[in-house]
Amino acid sequence: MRIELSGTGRRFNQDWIFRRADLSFTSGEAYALTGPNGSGKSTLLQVIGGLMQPSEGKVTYHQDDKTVAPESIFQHVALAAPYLEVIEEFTATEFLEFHRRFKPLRAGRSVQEIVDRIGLAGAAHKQIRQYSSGMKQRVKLAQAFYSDTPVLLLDEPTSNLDATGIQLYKDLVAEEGAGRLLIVCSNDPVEYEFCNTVLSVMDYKPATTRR
Ligand SMILES: Nc1ncnc2c1ncn2[C@@H]1O[C@H](COP(=O)(O)OP(=O)(O)OP(=O)(O)O)[C@@H](O)[C@H]1O
Repeated sequence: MRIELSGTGRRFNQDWIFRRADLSFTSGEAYALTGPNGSGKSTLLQVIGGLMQPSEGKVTYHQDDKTVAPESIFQHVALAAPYLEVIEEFTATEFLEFHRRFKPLRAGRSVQEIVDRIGLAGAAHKQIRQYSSGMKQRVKLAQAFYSDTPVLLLDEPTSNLDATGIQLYKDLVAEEGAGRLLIVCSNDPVEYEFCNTVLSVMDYKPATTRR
C-alpha cells in the first residue's frame, strides 16, 4: 500500500491548517506526525485516512500499482483516536464482535484472545460505560491493531494509559505492526520512538493562515 498526498491542504472556514503537503507513505514503514497542540496533526491524520476531505489537492491510495477507489479507502484503514467513540452499551467482547462484522480481524486472532491480550479478561462481562478511561483506550487500541487493514493510524495512542498500558502499546506495535503502514500522531517520543520518519505539520503551514 502507498498513500500519496499531492498539493494537499485543509482549512476550516478561512483558516488554513496545512497547505501544499506533498507526502508519500509506504507499507512496512512507520511515520510520526508531530507539532504543538492545535497545529493540525489530527486534521492531517484524518485527511490522510480519508476520514476528512482535503480542501485542496489530493489523497490517493495505491495497491499493487492500482489506485484504490475513494469509496473503498476506509476498508484499508484502521484508526485509534481520542475523538472516536466506542459503543458504551456493549461489553468489550460484544464491541469487538460487532466491529469485526465490518472489518475482519487479522488472521488467526479471536475476540477472546484479544480481550485477554489487552488485559481485560476480568472485565469482559462489564459494559464499556463502566470502564476507566485507560480501559477504554485499550479497547480502542485493540479495535485498530487487530483489524485486518494494511494502514494503521494512531492518534495519541497512549492517552490515559498507565505504565503497563504503555508497554502493551509497544508490544502491540511489535506484534501487529510489522509490514503495515503506521502513522502515529503525537508529541510524546515514547509513542513514536519506533518510527523511522518524523514529520512536523509545522512544515506545511502557509505564511499566513488566512486567505
Ligand atoms: N471541525 C473543526 N472546525 C473548526 N476548526 C477545527 C475543527 N477541527 C479542528 N479545528 C482547528 O484546527 C486546528 C488543528 O486542530 P487539530 O486537532 O488537528 O490539532 P492537533 O495538532 O491534533 O492538536 P492536539 O495536539 O491538541 O491534539 C485547531 O486550531 C482546531 O481548533
